[in-house]
Amino acid sequence: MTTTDPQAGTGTATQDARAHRGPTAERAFAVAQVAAPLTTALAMPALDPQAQATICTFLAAPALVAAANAAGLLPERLLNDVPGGDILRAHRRPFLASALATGFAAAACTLNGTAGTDTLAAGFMTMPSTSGIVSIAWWGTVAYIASSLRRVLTPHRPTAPAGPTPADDAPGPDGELPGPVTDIINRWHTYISNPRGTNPNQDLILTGWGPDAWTGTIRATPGHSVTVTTDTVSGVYQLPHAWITITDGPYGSSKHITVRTTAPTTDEAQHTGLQALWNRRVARSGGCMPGTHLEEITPDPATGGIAAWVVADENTDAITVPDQYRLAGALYSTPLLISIQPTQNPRRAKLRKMEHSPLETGKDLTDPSVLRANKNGFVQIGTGISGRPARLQLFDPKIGAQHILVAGVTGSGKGGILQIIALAYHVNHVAILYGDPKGSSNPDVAKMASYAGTGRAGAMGMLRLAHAILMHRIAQSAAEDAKNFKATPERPFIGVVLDEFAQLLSEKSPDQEEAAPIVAALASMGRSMGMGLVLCGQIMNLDQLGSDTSIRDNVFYGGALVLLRSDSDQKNRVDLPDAFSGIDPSKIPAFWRTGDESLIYDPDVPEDDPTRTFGVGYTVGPDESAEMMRAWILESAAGLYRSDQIVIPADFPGWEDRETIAATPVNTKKKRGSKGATKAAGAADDYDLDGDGDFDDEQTSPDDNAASWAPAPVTALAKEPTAEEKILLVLREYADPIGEEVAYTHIDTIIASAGVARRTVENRLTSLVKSGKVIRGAAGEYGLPLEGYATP
Ligand SMILES: Nc1ncnc2c1ncn2[C@@H]1O[C@H](COP(=O)(O)OP(=O)(O)OP(=O)(O)O)[C@@H](O)[C@H]1O
Repeated sequence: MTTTDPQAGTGTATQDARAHRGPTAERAFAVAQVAAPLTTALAMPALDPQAQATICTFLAAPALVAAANAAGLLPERLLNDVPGGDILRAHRRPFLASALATGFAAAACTLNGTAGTDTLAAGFMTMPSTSGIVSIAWWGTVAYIASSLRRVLTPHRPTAPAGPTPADDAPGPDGELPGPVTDIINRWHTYISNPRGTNPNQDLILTGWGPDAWTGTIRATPGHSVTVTTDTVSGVYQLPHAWITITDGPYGSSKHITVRTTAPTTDEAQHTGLQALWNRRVARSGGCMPGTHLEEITPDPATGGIAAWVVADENTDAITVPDQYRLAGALYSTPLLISIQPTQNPRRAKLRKMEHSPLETGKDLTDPSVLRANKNGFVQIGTGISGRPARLQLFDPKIGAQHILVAGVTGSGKGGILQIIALAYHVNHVAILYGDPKGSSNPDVAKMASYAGTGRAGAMGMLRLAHAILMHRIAQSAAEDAKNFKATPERPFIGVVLDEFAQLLSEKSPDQEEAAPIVAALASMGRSMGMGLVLCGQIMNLDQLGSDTSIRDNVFYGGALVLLRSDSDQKNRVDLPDAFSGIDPSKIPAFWRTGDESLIYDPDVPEDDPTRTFGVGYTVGPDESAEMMRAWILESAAGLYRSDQIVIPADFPGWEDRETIAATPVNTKKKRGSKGATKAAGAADDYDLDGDGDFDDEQTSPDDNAASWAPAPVTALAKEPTAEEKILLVLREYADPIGEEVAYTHIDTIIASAGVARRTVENRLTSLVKSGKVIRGAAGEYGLPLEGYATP
């Protein structure tokens, strides 16, 4: 069946007489509509009364259907589903007219016999007369039916091949189909859907037609799949392959088709080319993203290429992001020029097919103020492919410092990222503690740090100092009953930056026993104490991370991950958010090489020296989506930081003794029977980290921690005294120094000395007198009771 769909039509065809079921069936129906009134008028008088009554009864059914159809009472769904429903829809008016004329003939001839036939057939000759008017009306109706259906009744003449649609082919006011539409429909039927066509019974419902394109729905018989291919359509309509797009339809046995009939502009050619390539190579079953299609294909100024939404088809639940390498191959591109980025919406992902990657040259960091954090502690460490800032959160005003894990193979640019993070700390007045077991990897970071320990021993010393500060802050916050960490100039956020963490944390490191519990404590408790941990290393393997899942999980889940070029297993080592799916950091090549390599080596062609991809990777915070980015290009931070503005953690009373603290090992003896490596969170509890020799639930010998640094007893920071405390202070000031008699002070003096509002002083004095802490003297005078004085 081939038809136009009046509901969905976007073209210019009108509604009537537009159905083009297989021409034979429709023509037969049209002939029946014209013939029915004539045959009834001729045949009825010859029948006996019983036969006439039977025929009249049978005629009631089509009459009812015709009336309901003309009144629009038949549901669209029914018309879509019943065989010939599309013909009924298109023949609404002629079918009703035919039913009326037939019914009238049946009634006239049944009642009047041959006279009735004569009246209808020849009554117009007796004009002027009633029978003449009746006859003219009846013949007029028959003529209207024939005229409405004349296009269906006249045999089809082949039309010119499909091509650009001339403007004067728009449908006529009587609903006639324009030539190209008829041609589309007839060709489909002749070569594709008819029983001897390429795809029998796979009918076309034309939903839109215009001068440049037509659209439709291909419907197979229920339960069967549509198998019409773009190749078939291209051959039948003699149009280039790339102009035809077939995508999944609203249900199993249907597909959408869009066919361009004129050559696309260069941009459009690129877009339709991508669309066609997508459908042919990527969305096909067995392709790397089956059950998807592209929407909103648009030029992408940042890359000179195209961006589009990848959208899941009706029958696809969610988009599964494929291996970028495979996708690049399917789209005849290279991995560096293809980007696919999942979004929070499981049915949509962003696709970029680039002409050039904006990451290839990167962006220079010349002004350190771009690293200033926004009010939520986010800083831009580079730029994504789309031009979007690649961001990291250094600290959160509500929940404290944020941890960061930087992972990548050697030369991937970890050191560069670390330098940018350190500069961001500096710009945002965060104190830096820097440990570099390799020694002098990043001289500028060492210079920005308030404390830098290089070499393995130096880095270990930095961790001990960080641990001491952490312990102090924990004790301080307990004494102050503080809930959230609030940074102040005296008590700043601290960034604890440890490069090449495996040197201290791997199972093979002689320092692991001491370093791992410290890092675990910083990972689990540092956030709320304003201490962010930045760990930088080559792989996120557990054995490289202190064999303690709490380090990896707290650092990653409590903050963010910067994943640079790495081995492909990196992404499996931590449970990355869905936004990260499909990303394979091992597919970031070491060099930019986007052109084709030559098969035969030509010594005369100078080597095209590749440039490195350092700093290219993904930043993923817990709720950000992973877009390929490149860190700022910053070979050296020299000149961008101020040596006179290095922030130190001034709240730490042991700062002057930092070298001694750094040289004093921390007692990290494990709990007896503890299996630190298997504890997922709060692993610091497994160690005697506060150095008091107490494992919370176990008593150990005080000798165990003889050499450890332990926080000094903490006094709460001075707080503004309350009104009551101020009043008592004043009274104490005026009290008898030898305490022999009660010294009374007038309320005016108390108010002036305490600096508290009169009303508050009066209220507080009343309650102080009630509680016996103050005694009332003569009018308006108050004093402190003598020691041993008992209030009533
Ligand atoms: N953001 C950057 N801007 C400019 N140059 C960079 C940047 N990142 C890295 N580089 C260059 O790439 C080189 C290698 O980078 P880097 O030392 O940071 O790699 P790495 O991953 O730390 O390697 P390794 O693990 O061996 O220390 C650097 O010496 C520097 O020249």
